[in-house]
Amino acid sequence: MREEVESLDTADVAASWVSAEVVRAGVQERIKALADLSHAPLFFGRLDYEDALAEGPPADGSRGGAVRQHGPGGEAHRFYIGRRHVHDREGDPMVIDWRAPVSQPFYRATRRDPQQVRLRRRFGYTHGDLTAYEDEHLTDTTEADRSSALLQREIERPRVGPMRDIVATIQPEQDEIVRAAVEGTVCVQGAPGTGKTAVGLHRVAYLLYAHRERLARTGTLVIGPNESFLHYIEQVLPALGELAVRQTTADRLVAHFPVRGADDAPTATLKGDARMAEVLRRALLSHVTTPTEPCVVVRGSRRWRVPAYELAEITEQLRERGIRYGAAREALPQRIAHAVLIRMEQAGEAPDDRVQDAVARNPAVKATVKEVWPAVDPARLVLRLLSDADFLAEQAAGILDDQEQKTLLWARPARGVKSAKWSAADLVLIDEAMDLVARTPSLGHVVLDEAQDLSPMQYRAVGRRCSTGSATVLGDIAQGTTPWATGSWQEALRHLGKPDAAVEELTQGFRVPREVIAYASRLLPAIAPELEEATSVREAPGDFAVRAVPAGELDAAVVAACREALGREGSIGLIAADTRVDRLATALAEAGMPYLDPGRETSEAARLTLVPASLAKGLEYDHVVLDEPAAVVDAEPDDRTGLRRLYVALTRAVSGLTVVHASPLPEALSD
Ligand SMILES: Nc1ncnc2c1ncn2[C@@H]1O[C@H](COP(=O)(O)OP(=O)(O)OP(=O)(O)O)[C@@H](O)[C@H]1O
Repeated sequence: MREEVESLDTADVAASWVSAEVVRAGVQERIKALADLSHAPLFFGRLDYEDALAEGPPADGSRGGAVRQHGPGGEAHRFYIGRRHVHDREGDPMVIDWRAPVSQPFYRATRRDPQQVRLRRRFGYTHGDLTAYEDEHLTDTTEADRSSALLQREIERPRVGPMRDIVATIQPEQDEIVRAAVEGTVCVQGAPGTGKTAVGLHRVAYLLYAHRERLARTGTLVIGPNESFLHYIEQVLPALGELAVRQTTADRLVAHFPVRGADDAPTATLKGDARMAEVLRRALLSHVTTPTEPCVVVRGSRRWRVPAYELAEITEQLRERGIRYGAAREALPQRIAHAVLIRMEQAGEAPDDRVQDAVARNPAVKATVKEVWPAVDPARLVLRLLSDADFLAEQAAGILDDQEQKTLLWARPARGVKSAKWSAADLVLIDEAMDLVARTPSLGHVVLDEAQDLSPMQYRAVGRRCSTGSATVLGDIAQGTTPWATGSWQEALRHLGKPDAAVEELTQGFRVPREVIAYASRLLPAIAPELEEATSVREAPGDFAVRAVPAGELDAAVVAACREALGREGSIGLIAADTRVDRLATALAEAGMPYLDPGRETSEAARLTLVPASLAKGLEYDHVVLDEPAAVVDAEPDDRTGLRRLYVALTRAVSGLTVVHASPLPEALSD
């Protein structure tokens, strides 16, 4: 198919140079999307529908339908399922895209509800060669249910390199989220390793397939916790043929200025509080004044006077309409001009639209607008709130108490927006102020991963980027490691502007071995008492060891544990408190053990990554060596956050975990 696209002659298809370029760019994109994936086989499944299906499976109105009449080998009811749609030279489909409606039963059909599927076949590959298959005769009542050995093999395989797609083994409860309707926002709570990230990425791929035109116009975005994480997941969507999905972090989303300052936890928490939105709104509207002077427009020999009371009425109407500050500011001169035009008509003139535009641009009208509804720079507004105690007191009265106002004020007021030492939380405030002035354009769909860590103001920032679209919100309350981490999804969704979103839960763990998840879950009563322990679908027991060593021997013991782990297959993550990373880096270097930073891709040749605990979220390694849990806990501003950070670190392991400690373990983990 790629060759077919490559051979397309685009020379004469377009009328103009511009449209020819557009067609050419489209063809290039398609060639890239069809690029061969050395490790990804063309198909991974087959469905044989019951004969009755010659009439076609349930009406779906999309591409799946065409295939039924022209199946390979002339069989109308057999479908091979793969990552891409593939057709033969005659244009007859050979492999159906996993996202087509006709592929859905591959993921959802059961013996109880076979969905007209007679046979489901899964194919297994080893290094690209077809080496196994597995059949389920869904309508055969005598056949016993068996768990899939191929699924098991996929889950248990050693991990190296970036995250991979899971199209061949998406589970029914995951598939329901992946294929949920585009109009609705879905929120997924799930314990570590339940596939939230995987589901979110496959959902965008699905939505792009099902609503390609709409989403190509409006755009899609994936938001992750940090750059290492984005690097880890960046190949999943291209592998599924989707190249146009932008990926970013919540911080980068609002990076209107460089971050050069930092807030302590209470200040950042307060700046992230949703009440700040009201303070900002008030502060902005405080610039609107009630006119006291008339507006006098001179045109030729005539003077037209709009009295102050009428200007006040116009201003009040605009205020009440609740439109953006900037939009109202643009509407005001037209409204004043309209008032002038009415007077002209009353005087027997017949002004047209051009006259209204000219009046709106009249210096007297401009001067009135400047006075009554002045232009406001959003960053300057935030700067003033954080620097000017009187202004803040006025705008925050009844919203923030005196102590909170003191917390917000900079010790040393900044001189200008360029030189100000903006913190990450300040930029979110600026983003809010920008939206109050001019509406932020909405995308079609946003996937927000590790959402539990966002502040209410950050949820608002994400929410305005999907205000007319929808979102997939993924997270785990137990992994919230910011002091402002959300306590409830309902609350988070309210701040996001999607209060009616459904909250789904994923409970089957695909990553962490049973013994390790049980150990980590001992922290749950302290960090998220309302959550249940996750299950593990991994059958392999995993290696798990906790080693206590004398203080002077900690570094050496950690290095030894890494060396041991390197004796096995797969990637190794040495996770340590950020404060311990430099020391361990030196110890590894002295031991002659090369290591990578998180975000750099592991490979067979470089399998060890030294991971600061603050960057471990969302990542996974075959074997994790966890250095000094007490230091991980102590690095955080409070105990709960510390224990949550530890929970994240403990749950990165796919097949083995070695905890090495010299200081006592947190109570819940000591026997
Ligand atoms: N249906 C599946 N089949 C095979 N592997 C799966 C499936 N679902 C998830 N996985 C694998 O399980 C691992 C964990 O998935 P993922 O990172 O999406 O979980 P998560 O819930 O986002 O975890 P965390 O909360 O720790 O970030 C990944 O390696 C993923 O590929």
